[in-house]
Amino acid sequence: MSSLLDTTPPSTPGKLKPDKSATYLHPHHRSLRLHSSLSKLTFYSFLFLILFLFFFLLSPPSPSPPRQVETDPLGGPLWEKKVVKSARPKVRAGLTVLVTGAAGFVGTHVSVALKRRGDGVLGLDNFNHYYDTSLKRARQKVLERSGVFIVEGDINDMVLLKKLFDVVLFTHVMQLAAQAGVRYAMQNPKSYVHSNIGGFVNLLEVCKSANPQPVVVWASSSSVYGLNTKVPFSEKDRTDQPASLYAATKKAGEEIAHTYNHIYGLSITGLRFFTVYGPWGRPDMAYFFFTKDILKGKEIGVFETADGRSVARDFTYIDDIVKGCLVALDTAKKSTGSGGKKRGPAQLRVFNLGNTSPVPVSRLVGILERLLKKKAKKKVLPLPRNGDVEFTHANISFAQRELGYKPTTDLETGLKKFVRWYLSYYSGSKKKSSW
Ligand SMILES: O=C(O)[C@H]1O[C@H](OP(=O)(O)OP(=O)(O)OC[C@H]2O[C@@H](n3ccc(=O)[nH]c3=O)[C@H](O)[C@@H]2O)[C@H](O)[C@@H](O)[C@H]1O
Repeated sequence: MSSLLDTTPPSTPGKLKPDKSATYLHPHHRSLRLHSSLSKLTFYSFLFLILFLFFFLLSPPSPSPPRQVETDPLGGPLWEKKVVKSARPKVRAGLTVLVTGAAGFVGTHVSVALKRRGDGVLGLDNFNHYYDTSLKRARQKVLERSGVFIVEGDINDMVLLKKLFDVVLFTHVMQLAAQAGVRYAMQNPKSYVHSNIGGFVNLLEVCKSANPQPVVVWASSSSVYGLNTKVPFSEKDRTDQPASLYAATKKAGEEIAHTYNHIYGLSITGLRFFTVYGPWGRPDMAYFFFTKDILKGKEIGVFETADGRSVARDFTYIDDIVKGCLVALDTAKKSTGSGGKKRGPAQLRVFNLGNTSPVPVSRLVGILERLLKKKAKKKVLPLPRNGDVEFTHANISFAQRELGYKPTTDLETGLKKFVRWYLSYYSGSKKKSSW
């Protein structure tokens, strides 16, 4: 007890507490006691200092602004600065575009192309785990190098979307965020409703309330033609027989677009993409995993119809799709409403963006074999009833007339570029695989 008392610091700095018990001690004992007290004081002070240093060194540093940005999706001043910088056009009359799904295949290519010509681009992506997220992160690096910042978030997040529209006056929204893939819809149907319907509605809600309202261009799909047999598929053909839930959600998106255009005066353009392929593509698509499996010597299943024909797709090269997206943004008329109120009729368009030359999947495999210099272990399988359709074929005359859209890359040329990218990307040669 006394030792503790001995080391108690004075209540008034510079003054010692009078110690009554010390008055009756022999001077020798007093000096001994004083000596022992001083060593204890030194010992405890030293211990205190060690403990203080120990905890000081171990404790994490106070959060610096970049860490705050990581942990706060709405971000602080630094986050806002990045958002504004990324979205600012570099040329006069440049567009200010929010690209959703920016870390996706088409999103990355479109964002880079817009940024290159001087438009302002802000990316949004939720980096979901539908396929390898490291590929999405690699695309994000490409975008960062081009000056495009990606906000990590979901189109279902109303608070985040509103915040983005508070910070930036977007003139255009390129809506590419979606749950893709035809066959996966049987495994995870709700994810399609969540993103392609719920997320889309959420985004349109924010767009219609914005003042001024942005133009919206969004990715529909060739799959809306479903069981249609009239070829080539024209925008005027029936789209009420979807063969997959994916197709049904895209078709629903087209009807939802009509509603927002009709009620709120939003200018909306839907683009029906036909089996887009190319460098930095999606690993869930046949051309991509066929390449992987051929190289590994693994068997691939090639689907054929009940009457023994190979299924066919109007494979469309990514650069042609990018051109179509950009020209759709450029030719779109302004929305007529503002702050949720329609002021007049607004533009509503739907275009096929295809290559207009369907290729049987068996031929796709033949081209890959040649490019990879390796024979595929093919297994011909009947087309499963999982959402796939037998063929697609785009009639692009409407897009040609209205947009000047003209695809220029045939499947052989496009696959050559894809294979070159694939080999360099997966060999780890970052230099060659970058843009
Ligand atoms: O245009 C679209 O809107 C869609 O295009 C794409 O769907 P699809 O045209 O079905 O492409 P993809 O899966 O690569 O199959 C290609 C071909 O290989 C056949 N196929 C497929 C798998 C297999 O194991 N074997 C096979 O023969 C298969 O039967 C098919 O004939 C997008 O994924 C989709 O998100 C959507 O954007």
